[in-house]
Amino acid sequence: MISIFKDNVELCTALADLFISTGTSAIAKNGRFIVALTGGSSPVTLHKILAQPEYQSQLDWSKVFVFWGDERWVPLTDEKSNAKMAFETLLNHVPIPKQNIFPMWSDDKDAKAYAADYEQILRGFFGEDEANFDLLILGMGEDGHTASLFPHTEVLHERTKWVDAYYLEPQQMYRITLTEPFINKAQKVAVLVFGANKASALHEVLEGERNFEQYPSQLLAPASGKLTWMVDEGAASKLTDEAKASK
Ligand SMILES: O=C1O[C@H](COP(=O)(O)O)[C@@H](O)[C@H](O)[C@H]1O
Repeated sequence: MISIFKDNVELCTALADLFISTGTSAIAKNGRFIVALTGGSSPVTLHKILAQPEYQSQLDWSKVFVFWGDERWVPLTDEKSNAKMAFETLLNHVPIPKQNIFPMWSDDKDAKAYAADYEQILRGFFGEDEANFDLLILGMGEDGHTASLFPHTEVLHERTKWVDAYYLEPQQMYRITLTEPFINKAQKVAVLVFGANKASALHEVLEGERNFEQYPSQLLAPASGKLTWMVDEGAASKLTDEAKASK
């Protein structure tokens, strides 16, 4: 399903509403809301909306558990850290217990070793064959990557691990990421895409020929969950009317 919004604020307001409604239902049903955040610059507005008193007061944050879809392997104090951004824009402003937050970072392990640890943490939360996150928020880069599933990387073919880490040569850094099989077990996946700079990639991902090596976001296809592309008019500008109408 594709939902198109006038601009980033309208889009992030709708996603904040989805966050609150999904969280409220999950807490009523299971006693907890398990969510994965995305990184990059796209979620900043979403986080700031959720941190506003009228939004944050709608959720029992003691029952919210926060994970990430991916991370740049840098300390939590580094400006490039997805978790640092989330703490500064959201998590430091809401009454969530620190033990409910699971950044993808360890001060004393390397990325590969911590990927295995992170997978064990997730296995503690989710049964082997059951659906996972109540809500998994993802972004998409201009090159069509999502999470840290970058074009032409080995991790695109990972079938067994839930979490993996690898050295991303062009960025000269390790990346840690949820893998495609695990991502596609989420109950709800919302992909947040805004800006005309992403219009070509979005068109290729949604309407181009199948080529996930080039456009890894084509791998997004939850087995039984719901996938919603939440995009602004700029990002949607190269989509056909048919694609725009897809529900
Ligand atoms: O490096 C990353 O980039 C993507 C897209 O980021 P954006 O700045 O274009 O929003 C993001 O989804 C991912 O989490 C992040 O690690």
